[in-house]
Amino acid sequence: MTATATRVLVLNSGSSSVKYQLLDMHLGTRLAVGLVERIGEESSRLAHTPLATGGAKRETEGAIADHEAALKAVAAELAADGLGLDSPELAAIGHRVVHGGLKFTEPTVIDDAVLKEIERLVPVAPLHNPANITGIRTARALRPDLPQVAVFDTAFHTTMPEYAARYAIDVETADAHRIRRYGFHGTSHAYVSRKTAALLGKDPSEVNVIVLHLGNGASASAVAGGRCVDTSMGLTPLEGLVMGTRSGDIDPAVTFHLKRVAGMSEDDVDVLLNKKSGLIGLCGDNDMREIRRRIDEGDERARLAFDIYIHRLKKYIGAYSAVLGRVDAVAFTAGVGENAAPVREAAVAGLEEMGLAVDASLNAVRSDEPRLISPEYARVAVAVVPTDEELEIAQQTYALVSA
Ligand SMILES: Nc1ncnc2c1ncn2[C@@H]1O[C@H](COP(=O)(O)OP(=O)(O)O)[C@@H](O)[C@H]1O
Ligand SMILES: CC(=O)OP(=O)(O)O
Ligand SMILES: [Mg+2]
Repeated sequence: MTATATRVLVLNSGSSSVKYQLLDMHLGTRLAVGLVERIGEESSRLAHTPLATGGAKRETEGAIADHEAALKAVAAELAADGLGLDSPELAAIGHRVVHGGLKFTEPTVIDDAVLKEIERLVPVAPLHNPANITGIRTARALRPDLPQVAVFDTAFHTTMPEYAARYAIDVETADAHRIRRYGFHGTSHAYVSRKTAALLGKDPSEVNVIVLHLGNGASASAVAGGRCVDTSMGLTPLEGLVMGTRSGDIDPAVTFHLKRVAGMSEDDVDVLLNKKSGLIGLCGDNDMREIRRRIDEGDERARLAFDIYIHRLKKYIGAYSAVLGRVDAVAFTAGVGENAAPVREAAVAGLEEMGLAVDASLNAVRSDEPRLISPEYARVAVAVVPTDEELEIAQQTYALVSA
């Protein structure tokens, strides 16, 4: 790394999308941000905003076949603004990696051995690790000389006590196959719990926070004094809350039943629970905006899907209140949590006895800033705290390579 290399490119590769940001860590500014959506479909879309030049957002539509093609398109967009990957100012590329197993508890410079371990974990993050791996390989091919850093979704959850991380199954079997609860979205849970403490004017060590990360994937976490003590996702990102396309918690016997009685294969069940369940399985839509629109038109299936989503969310708020004993704040984040006021209102409705309430006019405010939405009198703060996984990844990446 040269002394002038102060920029970090962050790639957050999801199953069908890539979010990215180019940041200058010395100046503390974002130079470019963007998103590639619907990778693998005819209607892929790339939206790129070159903040450094003050240029307008550029949108390109048209098929982008896979993550490799997506990253090459991103590199071309950056190059068009003189921010290409060949820049000597680039210090590192930071990658979100979803599953790090037990081995990776810290941001890690990626070498062949690290990449191999991330590949070994594909079966326990089948929607995510393959996309992360393609992102790493493509970025490496474009800039083989640059440090590539992995920041793991699982890292923040490694502080969970053994009684929260273990499933109540035979210990030898569990240990032989490394079956335990790992938890995901950790970068977001860490960032949001810290920001929530700051919003309350407290140090993270002083507060207990329930973080509700509600995106397409969704998870809850209980954070006590800055450390994660429980989270809703488990061995894989399938456990826990109702998600866009994933079932969340389910009786595991449903899977045997589907195989024995419904004649489904292992892969059929996998696809059913990961891609055809959750909101999309319940009502045919996984976008909360569309679901709310349908509810407003009196659509019963959309209503039921919403109610199931909220019921599960409430159960986790209750469970984590019990786990924490004292709750200082409940923080909503990610696409749904930051934008869907009806979800926030419904999740907290009826929990006044637990000190939880939402002020309707505060809840209706739209803003990119962290904010409280609970009334003055409420014992527990309810907050909307926009997540920024990319910023957190950039900071961790830069800290590692500039150390
Ligand atoms: N204005 C909005 N109102 C309600 N829901 C929204 C809004 N904007 C985005 N969402 C929800 O956020 C989801 C995407 O969240 P995001 O955190 O970006 O997910 P991911 O990182 O898993 O792709 C969308 O599927 C949609 O349900
Ligand atoms: C782990 C996970 O579910 O991630 P995402 O929400 O990006 O799908
Ligand atoms: Mg996400």
